[in-house]
Amino acid sequence: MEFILEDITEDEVARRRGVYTPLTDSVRDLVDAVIRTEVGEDALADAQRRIAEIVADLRTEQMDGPYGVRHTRENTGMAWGNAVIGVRNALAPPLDIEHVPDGVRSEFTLGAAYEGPPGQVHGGVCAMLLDHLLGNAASYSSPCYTGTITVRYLRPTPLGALVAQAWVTEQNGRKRIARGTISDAEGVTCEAEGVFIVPRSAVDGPVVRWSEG
Ligand SMILES: CC(C)(COP(=O)(O)OP(=O)(O)OC[C@H]1O[C@@H](n2cnc3c(N)ncnc32)[C@H](O)[C@@H]1OP(=O)(O)O)[C@@H](O)C(=O)NCCC(=O)NCCSC(=O)Cc1ccccc1
Repeated sequence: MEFILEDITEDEVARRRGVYTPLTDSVRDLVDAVIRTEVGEDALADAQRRIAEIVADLRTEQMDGPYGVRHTRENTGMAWGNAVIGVRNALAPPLDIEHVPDGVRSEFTLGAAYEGPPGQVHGGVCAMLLDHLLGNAASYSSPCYTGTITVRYLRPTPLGALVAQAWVTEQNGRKRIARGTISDAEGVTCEAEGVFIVPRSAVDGPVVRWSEG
């Protein structure tokens, strides 16, 4: 697990977050608009041309690989490419994760981009979000990897407003057991249990606040 130290102040983190968040939000909005648009083919071709121009502009200066997992000297996490919480990742819902007394919790909304069965959340998306939440709960003192996760789908998860929570039930050396749920207004739709392991290489890793992406 290689974390990158981004040697910047907390004010600079906030400033960059303020710059990237609206851009990512617009791209996320674009994804939803493309799924749901009913404009004519000429308008679609024109939109494609304009989007390709924007992509070409952004590609004029790119980092070599992925964003990586960065942190500041104050141990603020900057997992900004992360698939679940990434500030710069329009594929991320994104989840804003709150630390609560017994674990972590997040309220979020999933729209058309996360559909599997009609009007319902894709099962793999539920598994991904639970994996992240459980992993976040388990990484309270050192960063963990998922070893094994089991998801039980109790009933379909509707697209829309949802809440997820996760907590640790056991700890033994480098191994933690975490559980969690996703719920809609009617109650729990799916639940997960996983084994999370602090890899030997990360035992001395940074204790970072990753919740804000
Ligand atoms: C690190 C590890 C999982 C384990 O390696 P090592 O450290 O060498 O393990 P070692 O052999 O020393 O055993 C120690 C103890 O652990 C047990 N145990 C071992 N393996 C498993 C198992 N699979 N399942 C269950 N248990 C297992 C083993 O029996 C032993 O138990 P014992 O002490 O006898 O009771 C390695 O296989 C790996 O890198 N896998 C890929 C992980 C990966 O890519 N995950 C996805 C990315 S993370 C993500 O996306 C989510 C996220 C988001 C946010 C935050 C956090 C997470």
